[in-house]
Amino acid sequence: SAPAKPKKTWALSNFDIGRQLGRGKFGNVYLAREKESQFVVALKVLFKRQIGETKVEHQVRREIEIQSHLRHPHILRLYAYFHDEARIYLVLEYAPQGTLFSALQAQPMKRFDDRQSATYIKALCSALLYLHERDIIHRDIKPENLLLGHKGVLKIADFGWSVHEPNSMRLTLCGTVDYLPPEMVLNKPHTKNVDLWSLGVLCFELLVGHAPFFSKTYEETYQKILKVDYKTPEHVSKAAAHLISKLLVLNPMHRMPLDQIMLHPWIVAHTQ
Ligand SMILES: Clc1ccc(CN2CCN(c3c(Br)cnc4[nH]c(-c5ccc(CN6CCOCC6)cc5)nc34)CC2)cc1
Repeated sequence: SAPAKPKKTWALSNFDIGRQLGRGKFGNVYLAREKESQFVVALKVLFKRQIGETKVEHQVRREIEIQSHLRHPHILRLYAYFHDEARIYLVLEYAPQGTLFSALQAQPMKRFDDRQSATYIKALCSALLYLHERDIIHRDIKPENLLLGHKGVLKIADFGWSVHEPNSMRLTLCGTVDYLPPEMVLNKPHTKNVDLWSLGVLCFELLVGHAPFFSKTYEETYQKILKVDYKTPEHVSKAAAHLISKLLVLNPMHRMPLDQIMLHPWIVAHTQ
């Protein structure tokens, strides 16, 4: 087999730093360009002091360990990482079309049609199949954490903790609670079937423009989640409503598995 590529050590001096792409609790993300290759990346800069004081440090390590080994068209690449005395730097793939959250807001009716929604759901399904095969679960698949690459190709970009993006209305402590499945609301151990629930929530939100259990207060949202209390508007196609009803299921074992979602009539009818 080919000799392993020697690990190049990177430093901040290898990059020209561009505009800020977003701000977070533990750091910021900048557009950056590697000087020699002119390759454009997203440089995530995390402050050690902020991380050191919280339990987030092991989360960052896990994030780096997992994401650096993943290779999939719908998962944002982590190319490299390095640190100096005050900061940790993650060299990430740059997604030129921003977040799915802002793309949804930019829609005239604040929602996508069947074709666009099914295309995103299918891409997410293939990424989740890849992750589940590797026993990786609970990717935070809400619109704020989904990015759009060249030609609008969806990329899971799991940051592992909440960020207060300028344009995301959901400024809650740990990111929106809209996507939490019942088993996590009740603090039960969660399996990879949490991703199936979140996929159902996302499918609803793409087609309707807001999350199925959206309410004024957390309490109300929790209650609705635990009762699977949601209504699908009339304008949503029967096929899409059927798929959503097979994912927003209380018992995690009874949610439609990913390989069946890929073959669902709504996905087949609206994607190439
Ligand atoms: Cl520590 C931390 C700090 C901030 C965040 C929130 N974002 C996570 C995603 N970040 C991006 C990453 Br990683 C990779 N590629 C990106 N590409 C962009 C991006 C690209 C383009 C835009 C501009 N919009 C594009 C769509 O049309 C309107 C203008 C906005 C954002 N953001 C990221 C930006 C920051 C997460 C963690």
